[in-house]
Amino acid sequence: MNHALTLDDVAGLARARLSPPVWDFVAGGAGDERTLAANRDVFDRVWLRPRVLTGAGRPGLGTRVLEADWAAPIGVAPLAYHTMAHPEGEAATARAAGERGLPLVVSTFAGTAFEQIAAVTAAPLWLQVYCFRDRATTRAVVERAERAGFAALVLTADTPHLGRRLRDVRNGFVLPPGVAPANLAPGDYASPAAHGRDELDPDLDWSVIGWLRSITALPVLVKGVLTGEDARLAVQAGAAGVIVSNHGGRQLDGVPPTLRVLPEVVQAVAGRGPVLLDGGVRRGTDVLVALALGADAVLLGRPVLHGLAIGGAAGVGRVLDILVEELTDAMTLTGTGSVKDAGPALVREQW
Ligand SMILES: Cc1cc2nc3c(=O)[nH]c(=O)nc-3n(C[C@H](O)[C@H](O)[C@H](O)COP(=O)(O)O)c2cc1C
Ligand SMILES: CCCCCCC(=O)C(=O)O
Repeated sequence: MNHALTLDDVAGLARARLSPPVWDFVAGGAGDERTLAANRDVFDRVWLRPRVLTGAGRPGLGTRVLEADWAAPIGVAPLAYHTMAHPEGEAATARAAGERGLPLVVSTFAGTAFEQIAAVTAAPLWLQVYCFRDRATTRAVVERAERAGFAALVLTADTPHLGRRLRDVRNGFVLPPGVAPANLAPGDYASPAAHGRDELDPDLDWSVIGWLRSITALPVLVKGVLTGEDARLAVQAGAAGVIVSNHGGRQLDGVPPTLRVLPEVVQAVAGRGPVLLDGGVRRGTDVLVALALGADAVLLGRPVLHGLAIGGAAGVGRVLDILVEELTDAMTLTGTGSVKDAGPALVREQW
């Protein structure tokens, strides 16, 4: 595993470990996967403008998000069913993230009980919320996470139902035996697409933020924001922050790559809460570019499941270490002393 030097190396090793339908479920996107590809391509169109002789020395990667310390501006994105990639599931991920002082956003569809996850990490845990037609189910999940010590909620707003993921349709994808949501009542979860269609609430509007705030004391962030207009509405509705995300290209194919829309969201939020970004982050330089364009931090998706597949907690640790080392390298070599020092002058679109 230690010969994996990049997150792409880890992905290559993971592919050999996962069954083809599970690999496709993790790797795939919606439709023609244009948005999925664009999330990556956009990072390759940006160049860094390094400053020399700045005296910045070894950079400080630490940052604060919602009054909590993060060892680096990197967290784990919500990903359903870590148990698909490794039997220890989210507990292994939480251990690896916690040992590195990095936060984890736990999916409503986690394969591991919230209490078990909370028992193995002191780093911040946030709950990703899918709002069901049956609000009592959503409320029970939120209350359980709050009791377990979670620090924030992340409402996923881009999923009135699951996107058309053609790989899964072609594979007739169903969850592997033994994989099920550990924090929801027993039920038929075998087909994520069918469950999403039948159970997720397609009629949500901005009042859901107020409703969530009425049932919990936790701050609520909105994930899946891709326009300045919606960022403004999120803050007006009481959101504590937003996550610029197209769900890793898994919802509507043809929406823009997240890095492209980050500046308009940052401008709209105007410092009224943290702005995080996910989608296609695979290099330390990607993290630095996102910070330069105004993100407070990034979330990492698929590579975490790749790490789990190749070595459980040690594999996730390897993934996080690679990204942190690469970010350290990028900050050192651009003369960026701290996360707050990364600004727009650091980047330029393709010359
Ligand atoms: C297998 C898989 C499961 C996911 N499950 C969830 C989920 O339960 N809730 C959610 O809000 N987003 C989910 N996402 C989307 C991620 O949170 C994130 O937006 C995306 O993976 C980031 O892109 P990246 O994978 O390119 O880093 C999932 C993504 C993948 C690949
Ligand atoms: C009804 C939802 C099942 C799990 C969906 C996980 C997810 O968000 C994804 O992108 O896949």
